[in-house]
Amino acid sequence: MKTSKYFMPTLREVSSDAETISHQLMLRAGLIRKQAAGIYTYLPLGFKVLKKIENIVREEMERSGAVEILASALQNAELWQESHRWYEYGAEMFRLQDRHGRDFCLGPTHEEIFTDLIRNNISSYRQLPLNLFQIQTKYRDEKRPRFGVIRSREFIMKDAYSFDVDEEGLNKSYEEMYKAYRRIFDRCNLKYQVVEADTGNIGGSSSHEFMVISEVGEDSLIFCDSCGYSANVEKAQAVDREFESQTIKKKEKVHTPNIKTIDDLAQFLSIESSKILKAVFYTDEKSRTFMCLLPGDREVNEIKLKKLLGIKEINLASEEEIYRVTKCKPGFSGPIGIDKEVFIVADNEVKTMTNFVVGANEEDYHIINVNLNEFNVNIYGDIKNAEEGDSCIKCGNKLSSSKGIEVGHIFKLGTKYSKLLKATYLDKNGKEQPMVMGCYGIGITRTLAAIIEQNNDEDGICWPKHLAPFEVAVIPVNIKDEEQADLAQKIYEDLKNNNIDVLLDDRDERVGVKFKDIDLIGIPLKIVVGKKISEGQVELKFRIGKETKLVNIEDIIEEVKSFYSLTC
Ligand SMILES: O=C(C[C@@H]1CCCCN1)Cn1cnc2cc(Cl)c(F)cc2c1=O
Ligand SMILES: [Mg+2]
Repeated sequence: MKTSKYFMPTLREVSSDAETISHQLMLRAGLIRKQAAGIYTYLPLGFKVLKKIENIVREEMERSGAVEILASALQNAELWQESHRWYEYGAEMFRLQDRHGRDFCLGPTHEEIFTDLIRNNISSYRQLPLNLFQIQTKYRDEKRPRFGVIRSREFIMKDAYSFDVDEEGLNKSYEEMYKAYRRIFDRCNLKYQVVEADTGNIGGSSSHEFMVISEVGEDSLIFCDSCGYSANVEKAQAVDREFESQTIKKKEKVHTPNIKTIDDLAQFLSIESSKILKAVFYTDEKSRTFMCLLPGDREVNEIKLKKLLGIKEINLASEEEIYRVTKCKPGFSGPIGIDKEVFIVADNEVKTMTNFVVGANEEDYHIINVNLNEFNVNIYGDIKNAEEGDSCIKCGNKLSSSKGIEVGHIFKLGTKYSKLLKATYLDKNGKEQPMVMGCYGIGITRTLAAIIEQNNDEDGICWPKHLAPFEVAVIPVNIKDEEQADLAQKIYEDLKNNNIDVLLDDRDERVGVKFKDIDLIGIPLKIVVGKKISEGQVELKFRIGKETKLVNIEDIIEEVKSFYSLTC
């Protein structure tokens, strides 16, 4: 390919709404252009790398025994109504109608479609297990698309669905996918953590997320360097602290004028914030207000809270709702003297607190030296976020935390969809059984961005060799110099004849500008055709490590082949 015939509109600057380095570089290097909020066009360089990632995914999925299909992006509502999910998802689902007024959606995922396909075409245990996958565009109307293609409203996903006769079969399919995902992300040169994850409301028994470590990641993960425990903070557990029990002191109301926050109160009373009992109010889907209690230095984990209480939706209570149950404005709330039917849920750590501080439910007052006999907790449970420095639930050593970009998520779904859609098979005894399913997703476009997040420097993208859009760039220093131009063309032809993916930069530009562009788009190896040709030599410049090397013209092919045969 020659730059004079190609389309790679590079930019020096990008608008400030590109906050992450991958978003900035994908725009500057001419990989994508924004169509609308959360909707992107993939230009030639971006599209080429996308195909390379898809092929790695395809190879490893097929190696695991999965079979590729391509389902529709346009999905008829009936299937989603059958699975009761048509009304479960609101604004996030793109809905439309056909000319006859029939309801459709643009597929955000394909559980219903794949389960419907299987129930219509599989009927016997002899035809199982089966693992079907696709690489297909997905649509989710994100409230806040951001970070370029990392959180977009249209994205490419590899999604797979496995169908087994029983739990044991599912565990094997799941294990195969787990190993395939490791192979895929290893081949993408990604540094990632596999974490235990919440299954969300997709249902199912357990799931793992593949998290690319990055400070721009929207997910927080907790992990233990000693024993390898790792989990999304949504699900991560830590050892509950046991506060040392003190002799019970006499409780006393204290004047705390306008002291509303935990930190201010801890400072005002010169105590640890863990000696303060924090009250957080929520309302459930029946708009009942309930109170959460935890040590002042912990944060509520709403996913754990919902699971503990078995409710689907919760919202932080409004000031009015708090006033209704405490007869006081927020900042001075506590469990003593509130409305009796307010349900109280407390974190396990509260069990060992003694002589602690609570809000007096009276403006500008708190009560010190309160103990558990002063109020009634309806239910105790783990409702807090695990944090860096907590003790590991598995081995007791200190936990660490980092941010991650979720590039893969695999689920043990069980029989939720096969029961809802009656995807059954006849077992050995001729008895009808529901298939046992798993589902497995990889964000292909998000993986591309994550690779750039982890592979860049001040000059631009540093592609892992086998993922770069071109393997070599041939750059004549001066295209007007006939000798240089001719030799560059000849080297270009030679490389192409040796199946090397080469870009000839034949633009009539200063060589510095050409170098900058080629480094920005991250081509791993430049062959510079300049003055040295009088000595029968060209200059090889390596993108990563920036070393340069003079080689004889007749050795170029060997040099390039050996560079690419070395492991990345
Ligand atoms: O998609 C999954 C689970 C797995 C992930 C891997 C591949 C197969 N599906 C969960 N999920 C996420 N967002 C959604 C958004 C909308 Cl609008 C929807 F209608 C449904 C879903 C939905 O079900
Ligand atoms: Mg997920």
